[in-house]
Amino acid sequence: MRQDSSITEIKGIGEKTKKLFEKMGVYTVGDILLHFPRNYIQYPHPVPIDEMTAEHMQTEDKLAIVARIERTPVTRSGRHMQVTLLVIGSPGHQIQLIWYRMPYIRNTLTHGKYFVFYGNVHIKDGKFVMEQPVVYTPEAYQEIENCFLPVYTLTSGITNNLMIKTMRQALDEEELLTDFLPGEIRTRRELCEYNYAVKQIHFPDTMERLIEARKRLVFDEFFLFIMGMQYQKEKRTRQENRFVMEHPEFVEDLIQKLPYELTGAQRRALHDVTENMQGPYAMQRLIQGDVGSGKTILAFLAMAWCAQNGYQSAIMAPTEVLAQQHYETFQKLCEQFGLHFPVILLTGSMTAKQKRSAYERLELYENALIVGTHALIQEKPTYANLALVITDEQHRFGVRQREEFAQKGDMPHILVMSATPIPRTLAIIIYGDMDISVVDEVPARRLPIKNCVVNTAYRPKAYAFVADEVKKGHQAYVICPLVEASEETQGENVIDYSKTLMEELPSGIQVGVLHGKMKSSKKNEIMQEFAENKIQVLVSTTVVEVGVNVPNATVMLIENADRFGLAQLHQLRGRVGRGDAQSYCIMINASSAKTAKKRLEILNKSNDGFFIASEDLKLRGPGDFFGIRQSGDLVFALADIYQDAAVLQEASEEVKTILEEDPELTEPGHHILQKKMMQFQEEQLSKMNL
Ligand SMILES: Nc1ncnc2c1ncn2[C@@H]1O[C@H](COP(=O)(O)OP(=O)(O)OP(=O)(O)O)[C@@H](O)[C@H]1O
Repeated sequence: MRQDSSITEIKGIGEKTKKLFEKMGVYTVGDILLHFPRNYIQYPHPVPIDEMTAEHMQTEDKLAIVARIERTPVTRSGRHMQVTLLVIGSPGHQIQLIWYRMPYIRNTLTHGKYFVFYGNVHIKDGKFVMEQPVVYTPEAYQEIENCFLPVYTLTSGITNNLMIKTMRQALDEEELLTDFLPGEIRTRRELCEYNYAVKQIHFPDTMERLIEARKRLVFDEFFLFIMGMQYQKEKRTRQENRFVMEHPEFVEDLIQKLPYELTGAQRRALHDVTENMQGPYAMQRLIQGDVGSGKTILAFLAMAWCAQNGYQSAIMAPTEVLAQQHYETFQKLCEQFGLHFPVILLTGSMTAKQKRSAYERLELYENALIVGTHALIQEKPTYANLALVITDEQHRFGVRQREEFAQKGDMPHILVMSATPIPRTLAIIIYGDMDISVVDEVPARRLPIKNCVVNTAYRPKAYAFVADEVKKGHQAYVICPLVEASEETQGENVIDYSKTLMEELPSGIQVGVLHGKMKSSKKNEIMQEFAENKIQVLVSTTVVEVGVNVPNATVMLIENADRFGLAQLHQLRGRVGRGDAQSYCIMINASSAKTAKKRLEILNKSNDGFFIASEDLKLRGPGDFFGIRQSGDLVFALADIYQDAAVLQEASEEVKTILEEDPELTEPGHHILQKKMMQFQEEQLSKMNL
């Protein structure tokens, strides 16, 4: 077996399973090895039933309980299924074990013998119960105790067990992966060997080794990312400005016609942009601004200015919903200002006919404002006089994507917009040579969002509050972590929740549903109806997280708020508080864990993205890196720019050293590195396009 062998060479993977793996972007043995766990299960030390305390019982985590079987399990036939019951322990320390549809479990549970029961304990009808516990003999349990069992991201049809089996086989091959990192860097930065790191990240022997493995792989991700950005740097050094814009008074004139005043920060950022576009060099600028700080209008003004100068400009949004929204906003703005510039939309979900028409217009109109998704770079449109490309990255760092976009024109101006609150020192590394403008002010008239973190008992009040706001003419978002009910993952789902809300809310309130599994056209239709207030309450997954702008919405109700990352919650909350009315964010915490409460408290206290990111970091312990990731971007599988800031710095220094010596990576020792970097970039691009 080789790194590039097809996964069908692994025992047990036939054509059918291969197809399922391909859905996850796994084609080769090497790919599967780089499909890292998203978490680990660590089996706890088993506690004898008589030593169980109330504190034990109330934990969120799964427990392992040792007990002697002193009663005979009973199986009852219920209406739908057979239920097997067994009580373990003595009065004061009793737990009822329940198995559904497993009458045969009785044969295992021999009277007088000891067993370990593994599962969640909770209270049902006033009793402590453990439902569907996994049963082990004490000897069998000893083998798995203290092991880290990897938990993988899966696709329907592939179980975690299959993943583990496959991974073990692939890892059994000796030294399958070539270490691409030069030895001296490994020594200097105290990084372990590549094959070892990959083995340990899947099946860590100890926590220390897991930390060691992770550090190496995080370093790799940063290293390849920065290397990709800096490679062949001459190409990216200051380019002469081929599209010198004239008549800045045109922009000033539009600003005067806006229904609001630009904030000081918006003005400063815009000034940077206009100065660049008139200056001697092509612009390469990042505009970084918190949610709702008003970046879109800046993009529009720059694009309109291009059009006025007779040039094309294009903005690429990360989702179809957002592209559609920008398209409509830009059309409206043109109309309001009496500008007759063509606004053209191009997205992947458009029909072939619509696309053809868009292509024709792209070629024809040299003063068009173009709005789209990845389709702007994926498909083959030919632009005419493209002078400005804007990537609305939100919180994804798509270096390669950005570059491909720029290559659609002849050294156009480049503007990147991001809502990720990263400190300047990190931004300089992540965004390479770009200049940075920070929009660190929100429009003055805006009232700060009022937050609250509540438990599930508060739901009826929350619904009444939503109904009240709707009565006042406002709208609400309700976010659930899941699309539909799932056996594996607990939590609220959009489908069932919307039905509940339809029953709970007064009739006359329209409840809409939105999630990622819907077709793009359907998503757009629903968003449109919400924007027009034909839908008052939108029950959605996090697809609305990025950039959606419906200023009339004043309530953001987040179910299972404990399940989301703080950065993600901050983004979600940013969907409200975008108009003049008072807005509210209600976070429902379904977890009793102390850490969940503490994390949500941070959001409760502050509406400032920077503060939230730094506080979240403080709460994390050394081994706490697989929980909910802060930056949540798509480029890095493991790395987190906040938590791993020190490694990011180290990787950046090493890239600098290598490229100073061998800018083209042509030295023999750097061949594999160069190949690996290209591969990383390809993967990065394909992830963006998913
Ligand atoms: N100076 C301003 N005064 C009042 N309202 C403004 C101002 N600038 C922008 N807005 C309005 O604020 C809302 C949010 O702006 P915008 O959509 O540009 O935010 P954003 O920075 O892109 O945020 P996000 O990262 O959440 O997408 C819009 O409805 C916009 O019209």
